[in-house]
Amino acid sequence: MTPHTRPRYAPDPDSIPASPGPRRMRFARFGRISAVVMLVLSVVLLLWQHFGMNRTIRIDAHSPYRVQISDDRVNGGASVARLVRKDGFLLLYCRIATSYDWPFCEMSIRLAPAESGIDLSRFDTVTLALDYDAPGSRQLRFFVRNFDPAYGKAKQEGSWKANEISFVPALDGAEKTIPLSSFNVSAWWLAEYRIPVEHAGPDMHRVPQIQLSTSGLKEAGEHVLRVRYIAFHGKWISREQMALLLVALWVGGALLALLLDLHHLRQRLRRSRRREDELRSLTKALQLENKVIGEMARRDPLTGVRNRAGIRDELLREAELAQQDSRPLAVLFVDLDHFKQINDKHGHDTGDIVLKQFTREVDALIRQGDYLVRWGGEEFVIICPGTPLDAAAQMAEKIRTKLAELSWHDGLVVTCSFGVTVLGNESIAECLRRADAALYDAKRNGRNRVEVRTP
Ligand SMILES: Nc1nc2c(ncn2[C@@H]2O[C@H](COP(=O)(O)OP(=O)(O)OP(=O)(O)O)[C@@H](O)[C@H]2O)c(=O)[nH]1
Repeated sequence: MTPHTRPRYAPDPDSIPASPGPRRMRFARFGRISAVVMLVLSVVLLLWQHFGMNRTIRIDAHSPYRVQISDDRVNGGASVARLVRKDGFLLLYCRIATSYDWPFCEMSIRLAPAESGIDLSRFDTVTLALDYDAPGSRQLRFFVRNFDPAYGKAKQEGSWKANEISFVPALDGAEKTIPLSSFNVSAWWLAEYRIPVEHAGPDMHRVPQIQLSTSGLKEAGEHVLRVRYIAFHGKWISREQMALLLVALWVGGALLALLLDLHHLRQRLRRSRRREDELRSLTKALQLENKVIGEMARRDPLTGVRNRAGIRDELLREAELAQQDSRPLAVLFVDLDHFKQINDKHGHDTGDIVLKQFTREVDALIRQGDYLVRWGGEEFVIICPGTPLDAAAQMAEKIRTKLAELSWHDGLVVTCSFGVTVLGNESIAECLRRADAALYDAKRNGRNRVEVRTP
């Protein structure tokens, strides 16, 4: 065997996978690293969401939004509103007249067409930088109007949902920040437009307009509203969305880890099945080879009939059975006459051919339960279970005659001598010795004959 060859039944080392131990450890380490990365990523995203991701919409005198004013004259009142842009301020001058029951002045800022609006749903607060001079109550109302075709009409501003907050601006015009979650839908709007309950809550998905209004119980006189700016503050991603994103990330990661683990397990199962199959076929091949080797050891390689070792067990068993059941067991010794001369005259190969022809012929003449054994050289034994001495002698005679009359290889004339006996109350070895002695008688008495000895 050269160093580059391997035993026939040894499994191919390439087909044997590396031990799953290190793989599994690598996978566990990869899992730990991924968990740490996810943890760090989660913290970074949370901090970023908290301190960054800011988004602002600022509305002031310089913004391109259209600003309009209105007053109660539309309802038959006498209040007069006037809009002035000055020093970067939006100024609403309002003279309230109490001739009408609900006097008001209003500043409306158009942010976008009704159909598109501005989505303020992801904004958290609104900062109002304004001051308000009024003779009595300084209460102001701030409206964020939302359009939705489910309850309003695009061309009818009044039908846009009135998300409202009432507040008192700081005296010095300081900024006031109000959470958008504090807004409510105005009761008068709900009543006027008969809004069903499913649309009654605050909604800022599509805001075309915001409004500042003095409406409420107002004292007559000059009211001045100075707007520096209005700013909506929000996050590009809300805290809830971030939480959802992180949960999805972790669930996805866990699922991925599970799938990978499952995949690894399947691979390991496949590998171990393959190895099991290889081992099984290896065992099978070895068993077969053992059987073949065992069989070869029990057979004569030239003729293929059993040899002495090959008949040993059967012979002992047949002898035991015969003695137990008082059944006859015949033993015939057969020897080819002057075989040495065939070898000497025609060569060893011809001798081999004759031996093979002999076994073929005899095998065809004996019964199925009989055994033909090459005892050694040109000497054979036929074991015939259940055959009494006279039947064995007849059988030997029949075989002898057939062989003598046979047309042998190369026109040779081949005869055989027989020694016949049956097993008596003795060991099988003694029986064999007697058959051998009978054969010796046949040789001595002229060959090509059958001699019988009784036990
Ligand atoms: N060709 C061949 N010859 C064998 C084989 N086994 C034994 N022999 C030969 O068989 C011959 C047996 O010779 P002997 O024992 O003198 O017996 P014989 O010539 O048959 O004479 P008798 O038995 O007295 O008739 C020897 O020459 C052996 O070499 C074999 O497998 N092949």
